[in-house]
Amino acid sequence: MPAIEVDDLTRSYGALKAVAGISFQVAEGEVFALLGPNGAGKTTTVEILEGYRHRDGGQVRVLGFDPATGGRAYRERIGIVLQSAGFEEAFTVAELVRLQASFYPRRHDPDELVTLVGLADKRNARVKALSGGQRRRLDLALGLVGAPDLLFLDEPTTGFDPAARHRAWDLIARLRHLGTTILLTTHYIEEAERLADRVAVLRAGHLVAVGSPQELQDGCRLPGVVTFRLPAGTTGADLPDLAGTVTLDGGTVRVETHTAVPDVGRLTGWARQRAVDLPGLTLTQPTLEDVYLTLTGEVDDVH
Ligand SMILES: Nc1ncnc2c1ncn2[C@@H]1O[C@H](COP(=O)(O)OP(=O)(O)OP(=O)(O)O)[C@@H](O)[C@H]1O
Repeated sequence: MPAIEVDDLTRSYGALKAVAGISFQVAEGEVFALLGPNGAGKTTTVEILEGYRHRDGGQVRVLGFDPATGGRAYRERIGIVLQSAGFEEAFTVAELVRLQASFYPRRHDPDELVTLVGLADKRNARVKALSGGQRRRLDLALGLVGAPDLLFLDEPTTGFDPAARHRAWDLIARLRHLGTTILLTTHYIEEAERLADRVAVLRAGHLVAVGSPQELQDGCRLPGVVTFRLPAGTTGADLPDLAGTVTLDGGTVRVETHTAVPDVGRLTGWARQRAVDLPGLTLTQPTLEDVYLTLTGEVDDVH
């Protein structure tokens, strides 16, 4: 049974179709990232799955429950890490995690969890004295303390410094190895690329792509880009015929091509024949970020 099954989900606010009929499944143990620009419908979708927002239409099953009616039995099985949980500022870190643990029949050891998220030295600090990044780590501990089968992670590393972000990524990777299913929303494409087995891209309430990061990159129709400097003693007119589009900027040649390997082969063959080098030769394939920006219509041409 998939951990999450969404079939033709819709939700409107007045005339605005915030979620316009989306379908996807998340397997047990999978890390699934929901990406999309501001206002694409991510929060609406996630809150419907969490049971905090009603839907207008479609079927939703999460861990076998309908989140709209699953009640406490459902909530005990999920963990939620919000962007800014409004928790009690006067508690210490350890007190708050222990308090949260007391709401769950199954739980991780609160003290171990505080250490796991890297807050051991802040165990006895009051929540109000934490930095933004430390608060986010506390949010993560609070989301995990009920030993959830499914964890909702909403922008888990927003506001983290680079080292803290890498620690959080390691932690999320460890949770994945322990078999926790994770639904992640993020604005960091690199985060999705590193952590997610599959990525879904939402645009104006529609799913425009679902697949592994590699599948999305392979399936995109964006060109690769070959660049090098013109070898001494040659001009653009000397270059061999290529399938890609060639532009010259000063002495730098740029080839946008959907058939990078044959074009690079022709270029290196040509250079060998003339006994010249292709200085600074690079081949850049579209990144997941390029694919994302194209899918969401945020750029016309990313190269
Ligand atoms: N309670 C609400 N009432 C009216 N409109 C809403 C409400 N909540 C969301 N919307 C609208 O629905 C659309 C989707 O919003 P949603 O919060 O789901 O997007 P999002 O993808 O999570 O965006 P962000 O990345 O900015 O968090 C937006 O146009 C938003 O303005």
